[in-house]
Amino acid sequence: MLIRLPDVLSADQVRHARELLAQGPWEDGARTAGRQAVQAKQNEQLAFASPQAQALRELLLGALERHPLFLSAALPKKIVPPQFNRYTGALNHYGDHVDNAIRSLGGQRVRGDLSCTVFLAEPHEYEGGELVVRHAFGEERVKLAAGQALLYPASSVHRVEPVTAGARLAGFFWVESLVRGEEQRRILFDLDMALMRLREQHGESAETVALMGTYHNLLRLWADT
Ligand SMILES: O=C(O)CCC(=O)C(=O)O
Ligand SMILES: [Fe+2]
Repeated sequence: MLIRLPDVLSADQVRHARELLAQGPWEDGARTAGRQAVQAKQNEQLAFASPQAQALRELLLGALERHPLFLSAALPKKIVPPQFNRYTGALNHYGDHVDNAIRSLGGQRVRGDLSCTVFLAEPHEYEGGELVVRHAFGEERVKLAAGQALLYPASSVHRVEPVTAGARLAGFFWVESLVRGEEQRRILFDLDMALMRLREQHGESAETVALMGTYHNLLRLWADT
């Protein structure tokens, strides 16, 4: 399931993020790639320990915690600290790869169930740079407005097309979900969205309460806390 998340960051937050990104410091993204991905990865990343990256992480994590669609779709248990990348000049693409299944987070292991890219440059600022995600029915080519994000299964083969002019800036991170299985997550997400619309249209009723109970019972059945 590929989900577009609108309004992850406001226009003001994007402006602030861009100021931080303009300061750098940038380093070769290949430094943090796995064995297969290193051959495909041709981009730059903001130095992980820099104050700029730390401020950006706080900004993004704070926004995600308050984003109902993200919470409903990802059901996050752990979030790998977001990183920030840039594609421009000679380091301008990331070929087909899959993300690592397991990452380390302060001595703990995090299973990557979902991958997320938060676009931080406007589409008109660069040529190319589509995030292309393969799924059962083909490929999805995605280029979103600054402040919007794409959430997709970490198991999918994906790539970033060459940026032939301008610079593409993004934040990216992985999520370990409370619900490991993609099918179960999908059922919960669909139920949650349908319930929300029912409530908007008809208000609360005995039926919406009962369905909410079913939602929580399924979550109880499938969540791994
Ligand atoms: O830049 C992106 O949108 C995705 C980056 C990516 O796939 C990765 O770092 O594994
Ligand atoms: Fe990736």
